[in-house]
Amino acid sequence: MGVVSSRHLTKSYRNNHAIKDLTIQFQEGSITGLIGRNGAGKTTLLKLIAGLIKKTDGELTVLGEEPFNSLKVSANSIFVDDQLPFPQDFKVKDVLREFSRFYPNWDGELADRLTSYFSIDKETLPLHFSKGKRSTFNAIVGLATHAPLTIFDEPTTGMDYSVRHDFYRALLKDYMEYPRTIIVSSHLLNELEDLLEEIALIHDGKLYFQETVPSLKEYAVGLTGSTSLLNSITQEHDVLYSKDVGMNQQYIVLKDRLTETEKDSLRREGVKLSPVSPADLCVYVTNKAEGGIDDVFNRSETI
Ligand SMILES: Nc1ncnc2c1ncn2[C@@H]1O[C@H](COP(=O)(O)OP(=O)(O)OP(=O)(O)O)[C@@H](O)[C@H]1O
Repeated sequence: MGVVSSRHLTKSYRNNHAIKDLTIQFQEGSITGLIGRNGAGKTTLLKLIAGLIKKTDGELTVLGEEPFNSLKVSANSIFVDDQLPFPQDFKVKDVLREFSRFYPNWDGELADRLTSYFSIDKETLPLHFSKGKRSTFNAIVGLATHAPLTIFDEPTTGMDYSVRHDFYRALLKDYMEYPRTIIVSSHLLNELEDLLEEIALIHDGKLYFQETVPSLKEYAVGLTGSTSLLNSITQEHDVLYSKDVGMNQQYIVLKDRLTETEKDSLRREGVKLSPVSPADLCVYVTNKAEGGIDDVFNRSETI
């Protein structure tokens, strides 16, 4: 069984099922990316796992216990988002001191080195930080805690490009030194991809897929070529996405079940084959309308 294990988990807010009948596992010592469109249910799932909110139905076990109100779960996990709550009059040094008291694996040296690297003055109040600085500080706290279950919910909100890349690098280095179970939710899959071992895609409160990154990279293939030729192919294959890319030219994305012989024959007929990144794949499979935003501008179509 995983560090986190759910079966038929549901969380409802009045009539809205934020999480619906969701069965998922997160294994010990792995970094998983939790991906999904806005409102898919990522934060709700992460808060359920951290024991911050109560499930409506189904089973959820974290570190062997039901997480809601569990002392074991709160002492062995940390949930980091952009609102990590600190008392308003706490300076950076006070926050670090309190975390060192609560979390047995607290790495004070790492916290000191990272605050100094990111120019965070220990005498300042986190309350007065800019958005990006606040996220950076929260991320430092999340890393230095070394909690067996570390959860980052959109940790890079407001961070600039350079800080985001430093954070990813710090996360990877620290994870290699102190392997633990890490779950990161993010909309920036392209940036995170190299860090992750697995990706779980949540859609409408349900698990769409949970796959290793290498298998996702081979999940689909993109074909660009003449519309008539590609139309004949779409009859026999599972098409995940298609769009017009010019006069009688189309780009389609198929589940990659083509044999090498079929691929060679397509290339001979002038079709260009290209890989589909996990980030694009997630967008394609969760697109509500077939043509996406293009359909909004297609005024010949009735709504
Ligand atoms: N406290 C709440 N009360 C009522 N509805 C809520 C509450 N929290 C979340 N929801 C609803 O649950 C659904 C899932 O929200 P959630 O915040 O988990 O999505 P998300 O995947 O984290 O989205 P985003 O990527 O935009 O942060 C949404 O429809 C949201 O409106």
